[in-house]
Amino acid sequence: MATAIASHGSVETVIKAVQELSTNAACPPEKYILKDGIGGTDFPVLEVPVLDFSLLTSSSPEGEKEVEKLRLGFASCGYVQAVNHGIDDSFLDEVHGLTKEFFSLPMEEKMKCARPKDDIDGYGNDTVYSDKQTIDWNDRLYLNVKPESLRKLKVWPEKPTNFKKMLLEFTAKLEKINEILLRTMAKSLKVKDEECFLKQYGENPTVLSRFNLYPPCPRPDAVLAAKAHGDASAMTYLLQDKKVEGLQTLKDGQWYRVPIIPNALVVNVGDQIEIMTNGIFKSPIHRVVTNPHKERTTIAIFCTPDPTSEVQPAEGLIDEKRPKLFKSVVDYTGNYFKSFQTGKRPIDLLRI
Ligand SMILES: O=C(O)CCC(=O)C(=O)O
Ligand SMILES: [Fe+2]
Repeated sequence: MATAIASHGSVETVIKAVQELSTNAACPPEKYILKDGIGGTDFPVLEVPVLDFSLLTSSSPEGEKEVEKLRLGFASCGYVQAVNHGIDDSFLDEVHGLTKEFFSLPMEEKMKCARPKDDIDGYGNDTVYSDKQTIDWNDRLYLNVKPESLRKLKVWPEKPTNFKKMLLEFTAKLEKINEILLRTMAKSLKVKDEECFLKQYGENPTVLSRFNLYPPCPRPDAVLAAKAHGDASAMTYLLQDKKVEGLQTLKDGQWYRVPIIPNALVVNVGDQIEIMTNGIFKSPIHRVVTNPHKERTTIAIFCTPDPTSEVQPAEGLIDEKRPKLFKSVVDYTGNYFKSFQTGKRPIDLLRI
């Protein structure tokens, strides 16, 4: 029987691929079920600003309007949806297609990419840190792409044939978008040094990709596809499934659905931008709900500073009215998973 292995510290568990559970189980095993359920059924749709990316670098009034939209989105809910971002629809269709093809391969083939024990890269599911942990209804393929020294090529898929090429092309395109956004974010906050966030990315920023499969789940009322979390990244780029919704975000104590705009990039601030902006841009708490009938696939790309780089609130965003809110930190991502599993938000540990 194909399985994905998860092990950490004293806990070692063998988890079956959710894809297999989904086809075989009428009821999910206990460890997937949240005792208090997911807190409702009818969640409102969040009004996420739709950003015309092509106008961001223009000094025209239309351009300025978009810059302001970006500021409002990131400061209010932590999200924008970018359209006209310059990545062709046909290429995004290929990204979706190859992702679906990978997850449709026979289990034996996918297991060639299985995540080794105590590693993040590879095909698998939730890492189990404790017996009490509720597990996510999700199979995923994690691949570090940048810097090259962090690539674990052993778990990069040989099939489908174009997968690796697509991954390199997709992440290179997103890196360019990320650079423009980081400059625009500084501009939107009227910081003198528009490179201030980019500089904190350091010499060797990291790019991590995560291909998600969320199979149908018979208990959408009590099983989450991804538990509530804030991203450890600086910035996250998500290509949502074009047909099946699932992403929800918390705003003022209420869960909202993040709507689908086919081929838009859902962009959210991660914890490290919340730190760099001294709390002005919010790293949203979000989660993914399950669907009883339909499978969902998404692709998330996390852009993060060099792990040796010091991340801290930018000088231009600290003053008497707004004192420094966070301590500086090195390798936030490296320490993130440990504190996340204790139930505390890692970013809260850095608050002054
Ligand atoms: O798949 C989604 O909709 C969101 C995924 C996500 O939040 C993540 O991978 O961090
Ligand atoms: Fe996330």
